[in-house]
Amino acid sequence: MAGTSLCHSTDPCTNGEHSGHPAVPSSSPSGIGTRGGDDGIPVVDFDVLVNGAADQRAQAIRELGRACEDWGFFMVINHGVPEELKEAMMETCKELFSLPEEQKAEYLEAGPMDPIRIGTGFFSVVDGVRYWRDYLKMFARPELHCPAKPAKLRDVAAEYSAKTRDLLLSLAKAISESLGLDGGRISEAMDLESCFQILVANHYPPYTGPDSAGLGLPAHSDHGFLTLLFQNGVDGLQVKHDGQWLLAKPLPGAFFVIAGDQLEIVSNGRYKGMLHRAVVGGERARMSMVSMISPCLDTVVEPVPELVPDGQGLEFRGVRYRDYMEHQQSNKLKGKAALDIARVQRDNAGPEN
Ligand SMILES: O=C(O)CCC(=O)C(=O)O
Ligand SMILES: [Fe+2]
Repeated sequence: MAGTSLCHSTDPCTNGEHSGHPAVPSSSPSGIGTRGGDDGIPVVDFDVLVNGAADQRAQAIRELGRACEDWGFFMVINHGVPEELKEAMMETCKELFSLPEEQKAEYLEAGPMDPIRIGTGFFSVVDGVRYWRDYLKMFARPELHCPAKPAKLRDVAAEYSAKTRDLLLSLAKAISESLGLDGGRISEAMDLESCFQILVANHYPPYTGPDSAGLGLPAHSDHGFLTLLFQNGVDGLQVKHDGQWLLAKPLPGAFFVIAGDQLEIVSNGRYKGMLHRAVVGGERARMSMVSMISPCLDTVVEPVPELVPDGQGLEFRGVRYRDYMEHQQSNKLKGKAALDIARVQRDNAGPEN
């Protein structure tokens, strides 16, 4: 694993300038769909997953499975979501954050289950650690909820959510296959075709104070199934891998994909919801854009029986997704503590992770 582009530390690391990754070929010359980037973060070539010859696809699926098992995190390239659309989404959300307070007021008091929520408390202290973040959360499915301003947000968000949903649903099929199941099995188990989807825009104001290790978002795993994320060119996403926090640097144009808690539950713990956090971007404002798919709110998510042979070793009980989400969102983000409500407790084993 190369060290230059990663911050290996148990403490939050600051974001300096970096040379970035080499350009990514538009298709994988080796025909291999998934490979390690410079820093070891797995890279999935979506084009190979969808259009590759049978043997290339089979290899890509195997490597996708390893990425999910070893990391719970990977980058996806050749994903087909237009760069202009990503930029339009980022720019429009940036406009929203700079609107006068009174134009956002109605969303500021919203709770976790309200379809539009804006948080402005970017300076807060939790357990002695400062967090800096503005965010906009919008439910995008079953129907799109969107602030009235900026006026173009609705159209841009509608297109962005549709394109990223298609991508995530295709990844869900490949993940299902990587678990040795039919492509549609995970989707069927969680009713993903009529999934619940959330878009989140995060804005971390510049911070150059004495404590340069300021955190933007505390360590957590996502409550949904699968999260797609890109950022505005300012690094800050850190992932916990092999017990260390690594600063994730994207390949140009790539999305990050993060395994969520519902994937951990449905796979009976084989693929874990990945622990991640965000640090602020130093002199530059940092933004990240999240599109997350989840089961329908009323779906009770439980491990698929095929992954629990003879009912032995069941790790999780069924929990209605709405209850899970409400529970996770109503409590202070605290690592993966929320998963404990679904975990089958055993006398001789404490919770892992
Ligand atoms: O800003 C980031 O990179 C992380 C955001 C995130 O983890 C989230 O919104 O759940
Ligand atoms: Fe997250």
